[in-house]
Amino acid sequence: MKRVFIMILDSFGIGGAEDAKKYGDEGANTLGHIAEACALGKAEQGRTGPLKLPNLGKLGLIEAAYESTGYYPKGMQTEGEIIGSYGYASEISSGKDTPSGHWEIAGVPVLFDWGYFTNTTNSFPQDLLDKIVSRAKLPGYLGNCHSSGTVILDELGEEHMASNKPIFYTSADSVFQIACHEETFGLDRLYEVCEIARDELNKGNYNIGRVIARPFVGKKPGEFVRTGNRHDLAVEPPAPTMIKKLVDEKHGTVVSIGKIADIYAQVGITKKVKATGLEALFDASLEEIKQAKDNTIVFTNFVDFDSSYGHRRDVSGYAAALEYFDRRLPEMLALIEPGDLLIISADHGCDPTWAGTDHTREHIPVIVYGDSVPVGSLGHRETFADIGQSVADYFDLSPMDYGKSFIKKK
Ligand SMILES: O=P(O)(O)O[C@H]1O[C@H](CO)[C@@H](O)[C@H]1O
Ligand SMILES: [Mn+2]
Ligand SMILES: [Mn+2]
Repeated sequence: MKRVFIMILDSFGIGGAEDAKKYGDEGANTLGHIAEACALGKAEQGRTGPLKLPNLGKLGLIEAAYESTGYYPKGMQTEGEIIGSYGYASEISSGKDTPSGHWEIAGVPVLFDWGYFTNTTNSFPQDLLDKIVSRAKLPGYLGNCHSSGTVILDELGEEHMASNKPIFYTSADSVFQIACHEETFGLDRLYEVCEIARDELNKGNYNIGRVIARPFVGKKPGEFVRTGNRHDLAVEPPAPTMIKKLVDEKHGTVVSIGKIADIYAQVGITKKVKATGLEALFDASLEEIKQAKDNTIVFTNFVDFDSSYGHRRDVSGYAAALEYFDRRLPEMLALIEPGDLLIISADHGCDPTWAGTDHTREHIPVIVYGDSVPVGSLGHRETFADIGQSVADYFDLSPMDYGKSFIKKK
């Protein structure tokens, strides 16, 4: 039986990217800085003490972090014998965003430049705004700026509810984000506006990676919360990913859990499981692993690390979430059968101690568990695409154009 389980801890970088300076991220290290804050007693909300990740440690995470940066995350050490294969990977895609990271992991790096809305205020071209307003029959719009998605709700949520004008905002990523109240504006209406924005961005050749629907609920500032009905409208990957190849070449099954299907623009996905929050995403992953048959990939994106903690610069929250994932990891390891491959990785960094609220350019951990890989170091992987190439190799698919396989063929 051939089964691969890929668990992406969204934004869980381990520092050390060679090109970090180019992105203003020299020294950024998501794991390293969380561990440091924990060790210094500065991440004590809802948890306490040094960062404890014994199970990820046994798979080799802490050694991977050492190899990535040349130092151990403060207060962390590997306990007992290592049972996994571990390494760290550099990104060759030009962006440090979610689609770039995920597509590169699937063997398709993004070597072209995305379009960005770089102006922090009046961010969107007037012509584009006019077209969206007119086609969607909107009373206008709010925002039109760079912002953190939670801060902007406190600033403009009330005015939005009173006026029915959607909140348009962006970030350092290639995104057009639309926040609307789920009840007063309506979820279907929000999705409809997003479809129109997607279409206008495509027609105008803006080269924008994603339009993101950001529904929220609540009555007033301080009480507004975003819901699990977020929906990303991504463009399609520029070449067949390893998930698409598994479906096309082997009639395989690719199960998306969480945001995965959206990130790959639904291409190469045969089943979608929706789950909101770390616990539900973990539960759904276990359930799908239990049911997985031959030629199956179960692919989960744990978005909360990024959206609830990384972008929010919430160090304690990020640490507690990592510790939660680690505590539950043995349940997943117990489901791994001979021949299976479990891959735990990330798509970029989002150092919660870093300036601003954007992603950080970092190495990602490449943690692999299963008998098709030798226990020990996989070393420096020059591209995230080594993961995609390895998965293609494992399933005997046609090779990807990028990446080197780390699979040990019997
Ligand atoms: O601040 P929020 O809305 O979470 O947005 C973040 O999430 C977006 C998509 O990952 C990023 O572009 C960043 O802007
Ligand atoms: Mn991401
Ligand atoms: Mn993000």
